Amino acid sequence: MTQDQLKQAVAQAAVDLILPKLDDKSIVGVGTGSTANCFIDALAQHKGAFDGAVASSEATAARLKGHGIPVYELNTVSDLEFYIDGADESDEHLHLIKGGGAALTREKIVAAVAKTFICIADASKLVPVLGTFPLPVEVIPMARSHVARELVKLGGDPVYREGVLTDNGNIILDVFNMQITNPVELETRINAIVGVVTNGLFAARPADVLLLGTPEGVKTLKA
Ligand SMILES: O=C[C@H](O)[C@H](O)[C@H](O)COP(=O)(O)O
Repeated sequence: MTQDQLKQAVAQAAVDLILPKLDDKSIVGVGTGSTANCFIDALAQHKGAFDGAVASSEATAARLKGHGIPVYELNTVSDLEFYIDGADESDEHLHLIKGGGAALTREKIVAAVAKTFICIADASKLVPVLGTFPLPVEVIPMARSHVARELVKLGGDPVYREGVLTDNGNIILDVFNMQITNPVELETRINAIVGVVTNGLFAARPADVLLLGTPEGVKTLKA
């Protein structure tokens, strides 16, 4: 199976998992990226079964609207049962690295509101220790050099992601060469640097369920 087929399989598995629990008042939280796009396309086949969605990025909002799915502002939604999103890496505790597509902050906000975060990923994303994928950090533009120096003190090699602005108008520093043995502590320490909006570690609030696409079928891991 190709990586794309594995992504489609986990996206369909996520739809199958949540569909029986949706009704015409349900709002679904939707992530960003190629795997989340597969989920949007699969979810769109069941438009009548739920009310609408909250999007974690402008790109996701556009794709949802393209399918005719109503998109709500998060501030108008009080009850979000599910958030479905991909990841760049996951460990066995469902601690994640996210933000390869620069959507980490809005993703973390929507994930924080949702009762259940279902992560969908192909098998290549499951790793023993997080950190081979460079850790994205969203930074207020004027703090770029300061934050980079502080990240070096934490042992990383930050690289400015040229030409990328987040949906919030900020920049991304990708931190290379971090062996992330304590993701909860590192997430907190990086977020404490002045000028950091948030970093791509989802460890304080990990995923609740990981649907992992493997050539042998979709495996379900729970935190
Ligand atoms: O900012 C982007 C997100 O965190 C994505 O969920 C992550 O990069 C995974 O994307 P993909 O499903 O394309 O590998």
